[in-house]
Amino acid sequence: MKKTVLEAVGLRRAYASVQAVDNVSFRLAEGGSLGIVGESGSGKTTTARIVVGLERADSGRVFVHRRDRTDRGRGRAQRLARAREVQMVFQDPYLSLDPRTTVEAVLRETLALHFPKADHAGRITELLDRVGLGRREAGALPGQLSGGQRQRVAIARALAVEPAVLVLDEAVAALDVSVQAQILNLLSEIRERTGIAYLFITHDLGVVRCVTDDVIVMRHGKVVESGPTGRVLETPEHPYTRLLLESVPRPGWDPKRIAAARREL
Ligand SMILES: Nc1ncnc2c1ncn2[C@@H]1O[C@H](COP(=O)(O)OP(=O)(O)OP(=O)(O)O)[C@@H](O)[C@H]1O
Repeated sequence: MKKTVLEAVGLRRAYASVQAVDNVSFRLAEGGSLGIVGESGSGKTTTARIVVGLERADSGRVFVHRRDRTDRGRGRAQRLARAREVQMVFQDPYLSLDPRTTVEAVLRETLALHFPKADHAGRITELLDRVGLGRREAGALPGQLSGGQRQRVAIARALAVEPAVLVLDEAVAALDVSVQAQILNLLSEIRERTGIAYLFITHDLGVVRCVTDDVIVMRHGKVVESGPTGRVLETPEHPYTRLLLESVPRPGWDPKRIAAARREL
C-alpha cells in the first residue's frame, strides 16, 4: 500500500448554526488523487480551506507526511513551510492572479519567496513548458490570456513551490468543456511525471471519473460515502450518491422525479 501524504482526522467547522463540516476524515496516498464531491453547500470548500490552512477547524487535525500542520505557528517561516506542503488552485484564476503582473514575474516572485538562493530563469522556462505555455505567454498579463491559459499559469505557480499536495477547488468549473478536458489531461500528465497528489473538490461527477482514484461524497457537512471512484460511481451504496448520479442530465432524464427523490432523502 502506498504511503499516506495527507490525512484529515475528524474535521469540524461551524458558522453560527450551520455545521459546514461535520467530522470529516480522509486519507490521500502519495501521488494519489482523491475527489470530494457533493452539491453546493455540502462543505467541500470549507474542508479544502481547512486543509490548506486558509480556514481554522473548530476541531480535528490535518497531517502531511504524518506531521501535524493544524497548530503550527503563524510566523513567516512556518507559513512558507506550510505552503510548500500544500498548494491550492482556485476556480477563477482571474481573481487569484494580480492583473498587473506578467506571467513570468508571477513565477519569479513565487520562486524568490520559496527558493531565494536558486537560479530562477531555467526553472521558469521549465514550469511554463510543463503547463504548455511558451515565451509569448511568459510576457503577458493575465488579462491578455484565455481562461484556460490563466488556469495553466495558476497551476504553474502552484507547482513552482514543489508541493506534496495540490488542492484544486472547482479548478475547471469556469472553463469551456473542451478546455476543461485539456486542463484535466494536463493535470493527469503532471501527476504521472511528478508524483504530486491531488485533492479535487468538484460538484462534477464527470471530473471525478476522469481524474480521481478515490472519492468521498459529502452531504450537509458529513461524509456519506467513500471508496474507489469506479466502485462509488458504478455501484453507489448511499441513496444520496445515487441521487447525485441520477441528477446528471441525460436523455430520458426526469427532473421532477429527481426533485421528489431529493425531498424524500
Ligand atoms: N464564511 C462563512 N460564513 C458563514 N457561512 C459559511 C461560510 N463559509 C461557508 N459557509 C456555509 O457553510 C456551508 C458549506 O459551505 P461550503 O462553501 O463549504 O460548501 P461547498 O460544498 O463548497 O459549496 P459550493 O460548491 O457552493 O462552494 C454552507 O451552508 C455555507 O453557507
